Amino acid sequence: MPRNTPAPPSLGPGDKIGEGDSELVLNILPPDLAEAAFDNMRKEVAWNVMYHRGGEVPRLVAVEGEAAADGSFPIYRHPADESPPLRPFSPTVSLIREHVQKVLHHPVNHVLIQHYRSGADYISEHSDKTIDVVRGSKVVNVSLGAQRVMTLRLKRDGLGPRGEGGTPRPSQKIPLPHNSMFVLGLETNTKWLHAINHDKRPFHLKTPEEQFMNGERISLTFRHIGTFITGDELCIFGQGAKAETRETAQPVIMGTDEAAKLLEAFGKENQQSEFDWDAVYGEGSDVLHFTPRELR
Ligand SMILES: O=C(O)CCC(=O)C(=O)O
Ligand SMILES: [Fe+2]
Repeated sequence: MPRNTPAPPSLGPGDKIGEGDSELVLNILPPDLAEAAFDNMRKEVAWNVMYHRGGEVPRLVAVEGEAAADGSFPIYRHPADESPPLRPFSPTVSLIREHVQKVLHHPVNHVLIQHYRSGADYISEHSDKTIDVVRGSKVVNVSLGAQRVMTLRLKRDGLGPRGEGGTPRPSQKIPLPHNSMFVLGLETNTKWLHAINHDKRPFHLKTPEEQFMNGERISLTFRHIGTFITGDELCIFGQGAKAETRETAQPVIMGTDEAAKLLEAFGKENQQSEFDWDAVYGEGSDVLHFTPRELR
């Protein structure tokens, strides 16, 4: 970075974040729930390691969601070799979900839960993949435990031709305190990348908020998902699939050219600030798993 690049602003509640459709909400949970949630979730949630490009992602993950009466369940597709199995909402996560829905004014039926075990755990810069996210809804990240920083950075092509010449891209830092909820609007997701960078500072140099819970953080990324898999996991339907309804659901596809096509679409969503959802995702995809073979 050139020496005269100003430090990115640190933003919080009431500030214009990203495209202005994003915000930070403090004290999302009542104090008793916020107090107990971290330890309860450590016990109640079925934590997994997840693999991406053959390596472990640097955090523990779990996926929970709401199954319909007929057994079908929401599916959130993103590039990973294999996602953990979806389980029903565990007790504490259910309670958190209720509070989130009250503030958001729309339902959320799916959550990716992540445990950042220390400052060394992180999530690299990305845009959320929205083929399965109900259009016009918001994605939220509830934070529990140690405070970490959400970094937003404008996509490279967002500056136009100026962006090519090494002009620093606008970036914003949003510290995410315990018991806060970061609301990511889909406009912001289209134009900006977001990350939780690792924090390699020695523990004793961190603030009390950053040292909270021994530096461990749990985040819950709730989404309103519009794509579903049938209970037998054989067929797929809904917003991001080729078939719209349960009755017309089509068999899921594993691997093949279709998988390569969806991965290419995900790449575009990471890169293009004028990402055209209808053109890229409009016809739907029935791909379920990406195997390591396809990713290499
Ligand atoms: O841990 C967080 O708050 C961010 C997680 C995230 O960006 C994601 O799961 O897509
Ligand atoms: Fe994300």
